[in-house]
Amino acid sequence: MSAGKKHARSEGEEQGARVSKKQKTVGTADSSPIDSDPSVLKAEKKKKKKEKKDKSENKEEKKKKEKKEKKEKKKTREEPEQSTGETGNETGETSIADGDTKPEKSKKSKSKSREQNGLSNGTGTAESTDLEPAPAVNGIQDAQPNASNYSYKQTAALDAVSEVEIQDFLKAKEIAISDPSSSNLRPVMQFSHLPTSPLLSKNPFATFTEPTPIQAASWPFALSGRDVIGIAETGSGKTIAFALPCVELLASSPKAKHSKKDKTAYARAVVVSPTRELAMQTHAAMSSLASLVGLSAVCLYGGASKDDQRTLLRKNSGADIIVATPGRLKDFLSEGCVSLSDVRFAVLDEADRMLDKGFEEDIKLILGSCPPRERRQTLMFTATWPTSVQGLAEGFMVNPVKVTIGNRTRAGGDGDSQGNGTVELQANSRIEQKVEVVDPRGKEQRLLQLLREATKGSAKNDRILVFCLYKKEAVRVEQFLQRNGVRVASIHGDLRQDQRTRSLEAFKAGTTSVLVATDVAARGLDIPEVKLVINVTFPLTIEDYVHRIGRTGRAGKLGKAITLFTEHDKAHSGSLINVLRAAKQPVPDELLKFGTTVKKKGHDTYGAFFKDVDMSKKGTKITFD
Ligand SMILES: Nc1ncnc2c1ncn2[C@@H]1O[C@H](COP(=O)(O)OP(=O)(O)OP(=O)(O)O)[C@@H](O)[C@H]1O
Repeated sequence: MSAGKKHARSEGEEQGARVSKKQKTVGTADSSPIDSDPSVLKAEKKKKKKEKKDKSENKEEKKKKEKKEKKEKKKTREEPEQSTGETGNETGETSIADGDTKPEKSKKSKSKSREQNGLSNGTGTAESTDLEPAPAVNGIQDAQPNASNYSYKQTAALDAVSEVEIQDFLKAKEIAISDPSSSNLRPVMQFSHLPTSPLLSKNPFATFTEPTPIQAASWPFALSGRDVIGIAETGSGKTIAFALPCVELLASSPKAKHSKKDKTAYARAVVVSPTRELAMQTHAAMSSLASLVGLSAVCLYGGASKDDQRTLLRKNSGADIIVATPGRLKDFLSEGCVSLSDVRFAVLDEADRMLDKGFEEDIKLILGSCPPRERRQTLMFTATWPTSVQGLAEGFMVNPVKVTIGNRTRAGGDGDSQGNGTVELQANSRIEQKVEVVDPRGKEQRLLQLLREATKGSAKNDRILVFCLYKKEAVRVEQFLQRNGVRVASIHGDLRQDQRTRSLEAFKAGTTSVLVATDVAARGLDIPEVKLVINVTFPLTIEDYVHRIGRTGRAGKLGKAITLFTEHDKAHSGSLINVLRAAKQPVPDELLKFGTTVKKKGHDTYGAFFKDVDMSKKGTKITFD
């Protein structure tokens, strides 16, 4: 949708208000000549009295309704626990839908004023989070003054594929596409199905045989300028899924002109990552693609010299692409060293993490510093998509296409298991998952035993990732392993960035085959040949569990994960059982004893019964005989 359209809609609403005011005035003016006739006057008085009565009755009714809704909302919030797989109730949905509209008004007007003022100043205005009507397929291209020359056109090779083959492919790869614009773009099953371009003429995917399902299904939409939410298992190539459309778009659109005296770095694409290491990794992937067409990418992350990063920004006269962690990016924005006012393409990698409480405000500030969502393309990718962040996500996007890979309708963490497609939690099915219920005091000895068993014979140098929950715990476990003769490195927040980088490099290079980590290493890291993940302490959320174990079994390979589960973790037993069952993994009886109840994750605003409501679905008509 174009910015113009949005304005038209807002103006329409304002106009509506003005019209009713006008009608009131006209009514009074019309009545003056009639006033002189007493019978008419009497009738008029009676009418007015009736109107007054109706009005007060309406008011009363409205009050009653509001009271009832408040009561229902309260009721739903007071019930945080649900047994495994239970769905939210209708009351929950209604109260959420109503609640959704309320805080939006002020946000919407903020967003509007940002548009009217041109681009935001980077002071972090939150974006409007309302849903809007569908834009044209190439929505962003319509709205941009410096439109991209790239336009996605389905190739003849893809046209030639029969519809049956397409449907078989979608089914076999478990691809589900939810597109509010019903544009029916076919998946690009082969790299040769992609339209030719200067970038593709460089053959950047020569080492791969075919696109992964998330790439195949999301590329046509992302290349068409659509906002995309991509949900696919860990290690399934999501980085390239957003990197290719980003580079294609920038390579074919002109840079905006700025004064030579202006030393600000104007990025044209921004990718936000939750951890420094992931930002560096994503930067490397994007950079190698971008450099093929003469584009530059800079990585901004905390714990490293700001001056060096500033120099890099200046050297590249604006860096076409910035890959960053939120904190450092915010710093540069507030200094005025970086501007996102030219951004055409914004990506939230590990999107659910970026939208959860810890990062929500940063993301509002960062996306609020970009052009409004109608004038940029916004993509969100992740392996886990809890309902609690879905509403917020869509508020940053325009009519997003949701591409989901995997059969996610069976069971999960905070979704339901009614087969209605709303469950978004799925572990990589090529990972063998084992859960051992142990005495908390015996965890370290058991870890040592497991490591010895896993590194026998030819597996001597196999890479093993050991996850702890706390930084101090990671230090303790590392020292314990060292004392017992294990070559080990560690990565956690109490280490300096250069130590973190050194540990990761040593692990990647194979100089140390065991890496003890906290959840800073849980998401996104693509370390080749991690054979085993051991969870010494269960993470804070079931999503983190899925990401942690996802460090193995990447890019089609097999992997193994062993989790030491204790009574202290019993709050997670239900959601863990669901994840195990969904991936057809054994559920030990000792784990079942902790119960199958899944504690629903509450939404900050809507409480525990928050539920994603599919706005495109028609309501069920109930008839009474
Ligand atoms: N089409 C492809 N064929 C084979 N391998 C691929 C393909 N695309 C990407 N890969 C490789 O797959 C690996 C995993 O990719 P990537 O890191 O993007 O996964 P991801 O889905 O982002 O994982 P996570 O959810 O853990 O962040 C990388 O080594 C990448 O080079």
